Amino acid sequence: MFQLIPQLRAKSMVATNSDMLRHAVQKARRHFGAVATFSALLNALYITPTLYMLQVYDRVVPTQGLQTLLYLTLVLIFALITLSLLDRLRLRLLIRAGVKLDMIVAPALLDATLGRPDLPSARQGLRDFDTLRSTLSGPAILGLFDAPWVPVYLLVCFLVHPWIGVLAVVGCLLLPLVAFTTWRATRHKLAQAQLLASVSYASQDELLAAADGIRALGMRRALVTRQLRQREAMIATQTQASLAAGSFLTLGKFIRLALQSLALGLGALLAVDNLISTGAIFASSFLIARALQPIEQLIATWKSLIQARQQYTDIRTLLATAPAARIKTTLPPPKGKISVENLTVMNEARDGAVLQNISLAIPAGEVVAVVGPSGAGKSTLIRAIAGALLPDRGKIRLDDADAQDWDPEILARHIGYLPQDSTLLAGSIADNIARFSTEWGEDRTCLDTDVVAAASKVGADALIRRFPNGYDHQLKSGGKGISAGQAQRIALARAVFGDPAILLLDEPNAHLDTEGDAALIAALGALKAERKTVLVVSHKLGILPVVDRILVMRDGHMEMFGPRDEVLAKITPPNMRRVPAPSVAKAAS
Ligand SMILES: Nc1ncnc2c1ncn2[C@@H]1O[C@H](COP(=O)(O)OP(=O)(O)OP(=O)(O)O)[C@@H](O)[C@H]1O
Repeated sequence: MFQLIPQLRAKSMVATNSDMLRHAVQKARRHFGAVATFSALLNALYITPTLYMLQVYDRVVPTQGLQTLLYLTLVLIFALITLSLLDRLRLRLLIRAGVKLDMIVAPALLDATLGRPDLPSARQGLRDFDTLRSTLSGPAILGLFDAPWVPVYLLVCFLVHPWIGVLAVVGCLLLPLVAFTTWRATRHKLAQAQLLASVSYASQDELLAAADGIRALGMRRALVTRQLRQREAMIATQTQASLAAGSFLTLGKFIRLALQSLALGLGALLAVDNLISTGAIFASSFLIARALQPIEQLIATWKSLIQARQQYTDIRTLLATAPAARIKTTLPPPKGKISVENLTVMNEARDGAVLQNISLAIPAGEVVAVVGPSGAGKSTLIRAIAGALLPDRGKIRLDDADAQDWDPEILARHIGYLPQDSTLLAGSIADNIARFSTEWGEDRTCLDTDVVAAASKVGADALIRRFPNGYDHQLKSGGKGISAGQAQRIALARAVFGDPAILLLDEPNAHLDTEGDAALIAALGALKAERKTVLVVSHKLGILPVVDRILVMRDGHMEMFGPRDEVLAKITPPNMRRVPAPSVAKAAS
């Protein structure tokens, strides 16, 4: 059976709270500290070519000292090699810091993302984190480490000559000013374009997923037209933003080129007046370029840095939504008694209840049919008991213990849940039935035995063997590549995998043929004989012979709950009692 429960427990204890990200950044602090030190050394070394140039023009050329040139060149080459090595080391350290961040944050973040898929930030969670990680561990952050050296270079410019210093300061002020004006002029348009783009891409994804149906329904041209209209608005906004940004971009380029040339011109002017040496003319241009370099880098990457700040906040908020891990005492496997106490689930708008004050008790080993018209709340009740959604009020108890007092991963192993839409995933049929337990390093041979046993129990073994490669048949993304009925039978095998005490089956026969229906009824009979507790939502009457009780739902309320024959007598009109009703749902409505 399940050997993996202790592992599940250990792994599920990963702390998932808002401090996780800060903690991870602190853990990577040693790396960032080393990067800062290397940046200091690098910036000191960047001045070597300037010093070399000064020496060449002011010492070597006038004296024709070839030996001095040789020594100077050797020193320069040594300095440049050291510089390259340090630069490489600095990048490697940043990459390592990124890996460290990932190792600490990714498990908690994935956990939080799957825990709260309803939050918009959850959809973006890992993507945001990856962008944040590459910003923190890539060239974008280097501008920040080099920035403190701008004043040092400005000081050196002033030392060469005050006017060279003034020119450098003018450059350092003008370039950020242009960048700021560009941001002011384009930010609204860019944000609007980004929003329109995400809407357009989301609707494109939706169309792609439903492409077959769209073609068959003759909606292709209409939807292409709708898609083009959305794109038109997005492109128009992007164009306006790009045109505005373009003019500032040209201005920025002009300023940079002008500064470099003016530095040479100013240097020459000063050299003519013998205020600086010939070498200092070229050195000034180099120094100004070097002083401006971190500023230019920050301008090029500041958007990613600001975005990274926002992503940092969003990720912390998302992590905070996941309850801090609490070590929960592992209770013995439940025997199957289910008690629902005043269960209330609100609708999305939170102005009404999908389930209202449901209270019922199901003794262990009973099979309960959940019936009622569409939208009555049957699936919602099953989902709440399965732990797929958290109730707004009320409790669900399993063998008297509050379901919340269980570690959800461990509890899930004692519950076999078959959702309405099967929910199979990309992977082999065996992987799906085994709930991907191999990912936990579970012994494959033991699992295979359990997988085949589960499929045999629900009568799906022969069906699975007929697939190419049998149990190893690979399903595509979303479990696609097999029929809805086949998917439902595999999902039923997954529900009984591991021999859970409780089975929650949401319309397990919705897509079944006669053979599948018979297999399901036989499986329910076997589960009943094994004293499993089974809740089965169904619109079909075929399951009634194995049912002990019937729960009738209507408009989120529990309309009736009792022994099968008593409830059937109440919900079946007198003139139909001897004739099989077309469906339980209709009889109930
Ligand atoms: N994903 C969802 N988002 C928003 N509302 C939902 C969602 N799923 C269900 N609902 C609402 O919750 C209520 C109960 O739905 P539920 O699926 O539980 O009904 P049901 O009795 O299982 O219906 P059916 O027999 O058609 O499956 C309905 O009013 C429905 O509109």
